[in-house]
Amino acid sequence: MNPRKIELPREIHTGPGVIKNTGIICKDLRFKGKVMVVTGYKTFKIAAKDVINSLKAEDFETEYMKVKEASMESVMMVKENLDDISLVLGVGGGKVIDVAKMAATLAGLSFISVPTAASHDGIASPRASIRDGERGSVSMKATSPIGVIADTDIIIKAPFRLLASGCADIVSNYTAILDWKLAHRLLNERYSESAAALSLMTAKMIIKSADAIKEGLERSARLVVKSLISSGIAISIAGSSRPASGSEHKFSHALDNIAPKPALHGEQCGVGTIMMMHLHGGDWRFIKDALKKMHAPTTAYELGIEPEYIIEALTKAHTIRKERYTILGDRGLTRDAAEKLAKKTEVI
Ligand SMILES: NC(=O)C1=CN([C@@H]2O[C@H](COP(=O)(O)OP(=O)(O)OC[C@H]3O[C@@H](n4cnc5c(N)ncnc54)[C@H](OP(=O)(O)O)[C@@H]3O)[C@@H](O)[C@H]2O)C=CC1
Ligand SMILES: O=C(CO)COP(=O)(O)O
Ligand SMILES: [Zn+2]
Repeated sequence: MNPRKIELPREIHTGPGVIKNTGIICKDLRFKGKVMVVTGYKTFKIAAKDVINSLKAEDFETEYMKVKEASMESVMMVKENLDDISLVLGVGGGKVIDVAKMAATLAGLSFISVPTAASHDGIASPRASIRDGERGSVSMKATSPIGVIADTDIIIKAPFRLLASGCADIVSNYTAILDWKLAHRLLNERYSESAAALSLMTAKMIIKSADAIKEGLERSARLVVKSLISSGIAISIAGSSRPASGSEHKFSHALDNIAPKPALHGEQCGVGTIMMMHLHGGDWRFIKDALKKMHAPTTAYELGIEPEYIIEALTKAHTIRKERYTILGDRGLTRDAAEKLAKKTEVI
């Protein structure tokens, strides 16, 4: 067995108002000099300004950049501005965090993740999902955040839809693990029992606590953040996004390429999980009921996406990340089979 390295965050700070300690946290982690804050156009006002003030209060020289898309262009644009930078912080949603994480990786710098929404499990993961030209979304190896600063006051004030989307992204671990087991049985792909167990336990726990996930409740934000971090740690243990990304993610990435107005990542993955669970011969209604309890979408209508795009994304999903074998196989679904599947699971 080849030697392996598991990279995990060194410090995880969660709770109301922790964002104001960013400067002290960075100082305690022995960073000094110039810091780059990467953020979004909405999240600059919501959180990055506080982060920058906190850094300046601890005498860090600070620059910031706003990004829109999790694309290779955005990553390179940030990387080109990192020459005299000692630390990168990503302050925003999943796209911002992925761009900051990947730019820091390419520049050989440490990265601190400051999520402003509990909408995805990339908060603590060592992966970045970056759109790279015609290759579409690529799951790239990246540096694990050295720290995570999750201010639950900010996260709970985010649109509740983002919190529900994060829950759905965790529920998607169910079919991700089934696909991983299938690839292990069929292709002898390396499989980590511990990563799979952590990923599945995280999904089971979030479903069990579904009733406690309520709008405006700081405890809900804390619960979902913990689960997203735990899912990201399963990704670290596995050394790939396998524990949290299978056929349901292929469907979501295909939808991102096809739909005129995609829904949120976690929302699409949740609906994909319903359909892929049926393909696996599992209890798709259990998944549908769980997502409903979390106020996450379970149909094309609730995603705000026309049935035609759902069917097309199902027929194209197997072409995404071809190296990752799933229940979709190498040939994927025919159009008739895709339509039948979406209807049978009440998605369209
Ligand atoms: N690397 C990994 O392991 C993983 C990566 N991902 C990736 O994450 C992305 C999905 O992330 P997601 O967060 O759903 O989508 P986005 O990053 O696109 O964020 C969605 C929107 O929410 C806004 N927003 C974020 N926080 C707040 C807040 N507190 N209040 C109001 N608005 C807010 C963002 O603002 P703004 O416009 O300022 O950005 C953005 O407009 C995908 O690209 C996916 O591939 C998902 C899972 C794992
Ligand atoms: O979204 C993810 C896990 O939830 C990351 O998955 P990908 O590696 O498919 O981008
Ligand atoms: Zn995901």
